Amino acid sequence: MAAMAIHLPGADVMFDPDWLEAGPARALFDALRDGLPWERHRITVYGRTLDAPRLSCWIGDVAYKYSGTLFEPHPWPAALARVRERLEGELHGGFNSVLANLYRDGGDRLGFHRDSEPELGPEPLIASVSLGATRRFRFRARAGDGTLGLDLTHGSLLVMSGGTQRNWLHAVPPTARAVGPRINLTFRRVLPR
Ligand SMILES: O=C(O)CCC(=O)C(=O)O
Ligand SMILES: [Fe+2]
Repeated sequence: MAAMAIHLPGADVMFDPDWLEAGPARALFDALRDGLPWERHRITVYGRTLDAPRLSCWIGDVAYKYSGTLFEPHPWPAALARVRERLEGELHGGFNSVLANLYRDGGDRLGFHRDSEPELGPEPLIASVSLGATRRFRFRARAGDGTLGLDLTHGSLLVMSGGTQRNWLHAVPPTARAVGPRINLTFRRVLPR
């Protein structure tokens, strides 16, 4: 299947289910699962500081403030530097950071949010690569009652740009289905403060 536009008003979203072939995607999943220094980030949601219900690792050239916590970046592993180069060539944008998330099972999740930190600029280009178990990604309009679900499969690429973060929230809800681990990589460009 080829890349397709996902039609959401006020958003710019592209999905390519076959961005990475299954074998290389599996090798990348294994290398990251075993090689990244996974951490349980502390996040602040509605004024309460909690352990995030997933593991994460912030990699990049610059520090980044996310959900009230400042993250010092880890260096780029070779495998991720190669993915970054390919994305930059195909999407004509620069990425200096990637947030890796590990959803260990169906209980691990990410609540509705926007990637709208000022350091990302007004219309950020965010490239999201998914590896491992398929999880359902949900969009919800900030105004009105629009929603959309999208299954993010092994090796897929989701690209959000334009007004997507301004007009839509997104989440990875928990699932009661028995699912294996999933890794998601969101490549971003963090501007200097
Ligand atoms: O896991 C995903 O697909 C989404 C990750 C995400 O939205 C984020 O890291 O901000
Ligand atoms: Fe996000």
